[in-house]
Amino acid sequence: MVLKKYNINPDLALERQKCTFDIEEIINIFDGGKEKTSQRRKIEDVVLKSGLCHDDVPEECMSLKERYENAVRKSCFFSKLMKTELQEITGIEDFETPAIRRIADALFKDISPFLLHLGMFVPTIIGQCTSEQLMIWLPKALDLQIIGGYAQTELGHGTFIRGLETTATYDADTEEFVLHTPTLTAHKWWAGGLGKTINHCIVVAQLYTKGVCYGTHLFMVQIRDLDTHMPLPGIKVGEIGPRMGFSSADNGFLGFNNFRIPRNNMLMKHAQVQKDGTYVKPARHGKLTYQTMVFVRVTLVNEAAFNLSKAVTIAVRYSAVRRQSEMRPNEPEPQILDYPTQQHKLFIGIATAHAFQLTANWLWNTFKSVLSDMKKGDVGTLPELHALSSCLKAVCTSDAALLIEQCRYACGGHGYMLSSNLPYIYSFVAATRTYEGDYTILLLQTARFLVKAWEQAEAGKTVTPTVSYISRSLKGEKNSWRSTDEGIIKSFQAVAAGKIALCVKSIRDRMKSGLDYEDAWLLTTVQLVDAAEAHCRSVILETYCNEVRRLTKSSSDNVKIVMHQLVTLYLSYWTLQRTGDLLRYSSISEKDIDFMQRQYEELLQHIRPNAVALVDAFDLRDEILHSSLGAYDGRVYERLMEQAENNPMNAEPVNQSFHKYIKPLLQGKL
Ligand SMILES: CCCCCCCC/C=C\CCCCCCCCCCC/C=C/C(=O)SCCNC(=O)CCNC(=O)[C@H](O)C(C)(C)COP(=O)(O)OP(=O)(O)OC[C@H]1O[C@@H](n2cnc3c(N)ncnc32)[C@H](O)[C@@H]1OP(=O)(O)O
Ligand SMILES: Cc1cc2nc3c(=O)[nH]c(=O)nc-3n(C[C@H](O)[C@H](O)[C@H](O)COP(=O)(O)OP(=O)(O)OC[C@H]3O[C@@H](n4cnc5c(N)ncnc54)[C@H](O)[C@@H]3O)c2cc1C
Repeated sequence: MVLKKYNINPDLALERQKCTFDIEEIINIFDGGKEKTSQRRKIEDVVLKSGLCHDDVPEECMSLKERYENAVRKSCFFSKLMKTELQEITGIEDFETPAIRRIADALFKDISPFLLHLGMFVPTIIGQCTSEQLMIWLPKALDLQIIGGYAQTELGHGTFIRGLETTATYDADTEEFVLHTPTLTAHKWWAGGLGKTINHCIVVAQLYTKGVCYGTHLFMVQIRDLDTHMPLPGIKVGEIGPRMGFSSADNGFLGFNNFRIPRNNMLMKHAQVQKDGTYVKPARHGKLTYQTMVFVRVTLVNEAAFNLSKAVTIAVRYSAVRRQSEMRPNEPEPQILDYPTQQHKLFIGIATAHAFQLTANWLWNTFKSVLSDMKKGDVGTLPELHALSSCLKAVCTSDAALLIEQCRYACGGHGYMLSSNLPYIYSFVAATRTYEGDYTILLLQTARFLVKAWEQAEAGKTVTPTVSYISRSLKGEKNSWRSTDEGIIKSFQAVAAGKIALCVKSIRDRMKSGLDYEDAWLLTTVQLVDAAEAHCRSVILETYCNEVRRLTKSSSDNVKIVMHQLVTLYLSYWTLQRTGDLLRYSSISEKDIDFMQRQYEELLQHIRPNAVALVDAFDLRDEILHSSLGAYDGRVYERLMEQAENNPMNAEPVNQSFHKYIKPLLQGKL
């Protein structure tokens, strides 16, 4: 749809006049500098001017098939644009993924069927191939001569990778692997793009050679003919069916009937099968084939931040425009943003988007540094990265989903309209809580690391920086509550340490009473998930505070003030959410809690005049927001009426069903 131009809604215009800081300064902080902001905007200009974002009919009014076909059309032209005009017109050679990721949302209200190609297929080639394999597949994949996906999950198993049933059996006579789907539950299920779009696929299968199973390994498999796109003989493939979101992502199923691929199609950077079938196991770490999952978990923290920033932009702008009820008899109806309960619903969303974005950037740098260690042969930092990326993916996607839903509640009935875009944003983020490792499962992975760290610290060994609070706790350091940033972070670390200690005790007590380790662990898993979540909270709080301090060092005073107000709001919010834990594991008193409550409520008032400016500082263009409620001009009612009038249901005054059914019913002739 072409966005109509309206004058700015007067309420929104007034809100912008109240702003106390330079919006551009905050935009630059989040982009990583002025240069990066201007580069991103150039990319956005090119894509928006290309006409690619235009749909004749709103996406939500298309059939599933039309939506898929429309998404393929746009993905192909977008790919062409990325390879040609974007580079030529902007002169930017090194396309920063965040900028491409952001503007992709102007094209796709739902998901591109090519997402997995960029998000998992290409990263797996880069992370899992030998240099020879890289030379064969990477240029083709980057040039989109082949389009791929990542098929790991099966109908019967997603979480438990070791339980996957698809087999890849080496045949030394022909130097081939035979891929086979032995049961119904062994069918690959869910892979994005697999249903109709891709012609290649990374397949995760149990490797058998010389009669021995060596566990899951990765294989490059061509599944469709490059010319006709027909499934190759021995391949059964299709779309899995309508789902809550991801409507145009053509998630698919895949089965193999003794399908043969060359030996060289096993991705052999870490483990190899030699021509005679001899297996050479990975030299350094047993879980290096899980690396793409770690990469995606890291990027999903960024997804949580980005999608939350979209939702909260929509809800704050809407709340500045919407007037409802009365505060005092006979007074004009206030903007709903003036209600403290509305501010309580929304300002935490702004602060959380900041916290997650800065944590995502920090995690990305940690990921890059671990990769560089691994290139030098050092895998020592991988367990901490796995523990961090697991809990941050779990907690950030889960919090973001809850807060996005809260943004929808904050928009009342209109938030329920698909044209608000809030239902789409929610269904996308809700899926991120499950895929790439379910919430509970990932927190249990982190818990495993925390229990080990506890044991190491107990044995007097040094532990990694993110868990150094465990050593302090074991030395008997008692937490004394202070309502400063550092004080609150220390108290949250004390909560995490206290919970880990209880888990360790619980496991040991259960073992003393005769249970084996597995059962003792299993019976403690509710507490272990809780402890991992507490650890994660302390990591986010600390990272957010440190990063704001670092990044605003040379900022203007007004930017420092408003950024720090959000940090304090975030710390106060979580203190009030976790009073039970803090009363148990820190010295916080009832008086301290009263103080924090008052401080929180005062902060809502302080932030109120800057609320619209703060969401403007996410710099999200209307074409990216796709929202009748959240456009920059705030012309909510005009847009709602516009989209109602454009609804294909209103193209004819009387629907044919009247003549077919209602009229006969009215006349007693049905
Ligand atoms: C081109 C035009 C248009 C495009 C337009 C788009 C533009 C986009 C632009 C850019 C793209 C940017 C990307 C955006 C976002 C990407 C979205 C991608 C969408 C993704 C869709 C979904 C995909 C999937 O879901 S794939 C399937 C994922 N599956 C899982 O995650 C399964 C979860 N399960 C597990 O991970 C494991 O089974 C397990 C960890 C739970 C258990 O594993 P197991 O082998 O049993 O191990 P265990 O015994 O428990 O532990 C043994 C030791 O191993 C350690 N360990 C486990 N995992 C790891 C690891 N990953 N790394 C390191 N170490 C690990 C574990 O801690 C144990 O260690 P210990 O020392 O022995 O304790
Ligand atoms: C939109 C979407 C896109 C996807 N895209 C892809 C893709 O491109 N490629 C791909 O390979 N996969 C993909 N997936 C699959 C996804 O990775 C899995 O669904 C996910 O890992 C969860 O696994 P599962 O479905 O087997 O859930 P299950 O493991 O069956 O989980 C069900 C419940 O059981 C609990 N549970 C399971 N095991 C344990 C345990 N050990 N302890 C305690 N609780 C447990 C879980 O916490 C959960 O509550 C996608 C999924 C979705 C929803």
